[in-house]
Amino acid sequence: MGISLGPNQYGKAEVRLVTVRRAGGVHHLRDLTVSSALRGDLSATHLTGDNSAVLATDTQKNTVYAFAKQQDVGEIEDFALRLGQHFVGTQEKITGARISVEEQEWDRITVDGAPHDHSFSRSGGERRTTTVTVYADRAWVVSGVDGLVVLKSTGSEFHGYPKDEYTTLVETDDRILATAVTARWRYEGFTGIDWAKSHREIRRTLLETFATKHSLSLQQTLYAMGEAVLQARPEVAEIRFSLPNKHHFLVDLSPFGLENHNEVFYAADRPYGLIEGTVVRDEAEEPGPAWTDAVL
Ligand SMILES: O=c1[nH]c(=O)c2[nH]c(=O)[nH]c2[nH]1
Repeated sequence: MGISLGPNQYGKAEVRLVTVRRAGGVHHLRDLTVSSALRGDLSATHLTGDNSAVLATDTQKNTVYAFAKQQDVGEIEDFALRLGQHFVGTQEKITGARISVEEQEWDRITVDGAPHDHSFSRSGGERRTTTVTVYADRAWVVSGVDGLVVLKSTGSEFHGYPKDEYTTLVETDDRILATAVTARWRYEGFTGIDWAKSHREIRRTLLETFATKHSLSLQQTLYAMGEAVLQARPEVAEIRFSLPNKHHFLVDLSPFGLENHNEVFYAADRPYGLIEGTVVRDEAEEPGPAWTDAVL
């Protein structure tokens, strides 16, 4: 029976990086979580413990901090590209790198109606994300949002589904629709893209479509959001969603002799429906290792 080493990668996960840039007395804060994963011929360390090709994960972490000092972090996509190209370009045995960056925003605190110079409050749970995969002189960029929580209190129906002996769900032509959007979009190419503008416009498109599309299912809303992004943003080849259906159930007030006209809901946190899907441009380039190549 033969046994051999399969796909593998290694790196430092979730390096917490906060930077403060001072512009006069006004401070600018960035809050990132950076993960690196390096690939290459790493059979020696796995088979014999020979670490001569293993750039320590501690060094990878230090590189993140040193790069943040040496050059303004800038857009997370550019920061990830610089890191990935550095690891692949400087380590002979490392042929690929995957760098993931998550950004948490902080809002300036308002004091007496004016934004404070150096005090912030954390804004919601939403994060901007990117994963950059570098091989030699090529790169693939997949960016996204996590935890973009949205709710509409009407403009959503759900009916026409199969009824079997286990069905209890009541059809509705007016319900709350709520979800926390996790979206990942794959860019065509990695040069000449205005990452900040693209992120801002995609986020706006997602929100506007969620708000305005009359929904017959969360699945239909998912597709509409993806289609709108691909129509508006030529730099995007494909977009994936993971949408938890944050159910809001009407509370039965009849025991109290009260009618509930879509006013009082129980917001359940689990279980939740989980609606996932991809919307893709027909003529899109092959994704390369942007989606694939995961070890686990
Ligand atoms: O938008 C929905 N999609 C479903 O697949 C589903 N299933 C369910 O119970 N409620 C809903 N809502």
